Amino acid sequence: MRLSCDVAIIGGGTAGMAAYRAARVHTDQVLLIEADRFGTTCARVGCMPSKLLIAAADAAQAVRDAHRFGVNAEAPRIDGKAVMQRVRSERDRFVGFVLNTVDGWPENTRLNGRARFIDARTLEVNGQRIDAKAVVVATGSRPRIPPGWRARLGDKLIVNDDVFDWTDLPHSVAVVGAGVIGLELALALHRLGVRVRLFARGSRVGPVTDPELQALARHLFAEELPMTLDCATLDPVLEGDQVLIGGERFDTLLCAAGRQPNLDDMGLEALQLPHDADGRPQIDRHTGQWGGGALFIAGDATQEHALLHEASDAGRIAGDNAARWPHVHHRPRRTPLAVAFSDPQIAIAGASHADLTAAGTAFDTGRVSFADQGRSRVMLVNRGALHVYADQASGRLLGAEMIGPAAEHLGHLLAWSVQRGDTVQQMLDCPFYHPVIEEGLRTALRQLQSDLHLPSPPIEHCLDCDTSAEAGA
Ligand SMILES: Cc1cc2nc3c(=O)[nH]c(=O)nc-3n(C[C@H](O)[C@H](O)[C@H](O)COP(=O)(O)OP(=O)(O)OC[C@H]3O[C@@H](n4cnc5c(N)ncnc54)[C@H](O)[C@@H]3O)c2cc1C
Ligand SMILES: NC(=O)c1ccc[n+]([C@@H]2O[C@H](COP(=O)([O-])OP(=O)(O)OC[C@H]3O[C@@H](n4cnc5c(N)ncnc54)[C@H](O)[C@@H]3O)[C@@H](O)[C@H]2O)c1
Repeated sequence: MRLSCDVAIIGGGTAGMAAYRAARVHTDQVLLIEADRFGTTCARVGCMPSKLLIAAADAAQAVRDAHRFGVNAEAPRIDGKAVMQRVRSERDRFVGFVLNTVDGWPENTRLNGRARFIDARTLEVNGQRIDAKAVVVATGSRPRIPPGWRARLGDKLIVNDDVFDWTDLPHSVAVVGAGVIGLELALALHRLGVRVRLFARGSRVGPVTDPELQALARHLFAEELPMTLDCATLDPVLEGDQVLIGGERFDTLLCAAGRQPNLDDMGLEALQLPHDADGRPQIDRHTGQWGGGALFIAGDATQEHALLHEASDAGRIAGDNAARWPHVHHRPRRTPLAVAFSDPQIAIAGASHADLTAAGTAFDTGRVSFADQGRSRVMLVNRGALHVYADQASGRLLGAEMIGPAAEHLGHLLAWSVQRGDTVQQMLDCPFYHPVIEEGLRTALRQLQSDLHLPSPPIEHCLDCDTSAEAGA
């Protein structure tokens, strides 16, 4: 039997579900195909369970830090079973909401099975042919495991997915990879009393690209977390039931060495779609189109901005255009924003230092250290720094990078300003309360405004009390 539909969506994660919703506005003939379980990477093994683990770690750290305020508490006793019980039950609750949504969609619009392309508009799922007028690829990504490691380490090698099914905390974990996943999980496990060492091939820790902030990130995290950076070769081996790496033995090795797109083994090669020099799909971000035909792609599979809100936006755009095909609309994309939930947190808003440098942009940098920032000191979160970047000619804010307190919130303010096209002066004209961490941002903006050497704005006189206004000055 052959099925036919207007839009087939491959992958029922965040991007696929957003594509489904957008396509259903135009047609009922939509088919959402999921190879595994519905419930999304974000809710099952990504954003949500990792933040649950981090929340437990933050609670333990708050107890440890209490004495610095003169509040004496016993060292925290961490009940690994209870920690993991909460992580799993709250995770299941979040997954439940996603499943409720999917279950509410007509049964004949969803299909379980792995999809492969026969040609650009024909798929095969469970031996069944599906003809689609347009297809959205939203297949996500999976952890990248260095060649040979799985064979060598067997089930002693784990990935993020495995962590959130633990029923107890292990004694020791070697974490490989100092990207966002490695950093967030290593720090959380360390604070929960697990013996952790973070191993990285290079010297970079976390996503900041500004060399000064990268050096600071290395320094700040190394103060707390055992790390071995710049490992030319990492050669973990199994020794009994332990993993031996860097001369140290661990219960298990958590591989966080990046992610690879789920685009292999799908029959895509035969379609001869365009790729960039790095082998990534060459797509139009404003339409979701991959190649000139009726094929669209969204989410982690695109290998750009592997983040929840980007997957959701890109899925909506791709689903909408797939249903409108051949009438494709260009949609605006939001200003980039990325946050790492480490402690201190990390945020990158708008253009990163690396983006600006690569583009040859003439920009100035405003800086603030949080070491002596008033409210940050009050709360004993005075670690880190913020850099804001502005266009030298116009004074417009282009981007920012930071490692420091409340980065998840400051990152939003900064991304919103970049998206609105605010100048540094316009940002300084906004209210700043006292005493707040945002006053640190103001310090950086003031320094930036002064360095920009732009013509001064006209002086505003108070109409109620300034006699110079009466005099027409
Ligand atoms: C540990 C971790 C923490 C994270 N934390 C954050 C965070 O705090 N904030 C944030 O913004 N982002 C975070 N992310 C990233 C975020 O989770 C992803 O960007 C997002 O989930 C990607 O959504 P997606 O729809 O592209 O992929 P997914 O949700 O993975 O969906 C893809 C689906 O496609 C299915 N599929 C694959 N191949 C086929 C096929 N051939 N046929 C049919 N179906 C197929 C898969 O089974 C899967 O269900 C985190 C990720 C991880 C791993
Ligand atoms: N808070 C968040 O928003 C959040 C949290 C987690 C994940 N994410 C998303 O998931 C994406 C993937 O995260 P990630 O941490 O897996 O990838 P990543 O690309 O950020 O980091 C991968 C790290 O592994 C290292 N590495 C690569 N190959 C290696 C090897 N063979 N041996 C040792 N080290 C190796 C890299 O040098 C790098 O440090 C992120 O880029 C982000 O978009 C977001």
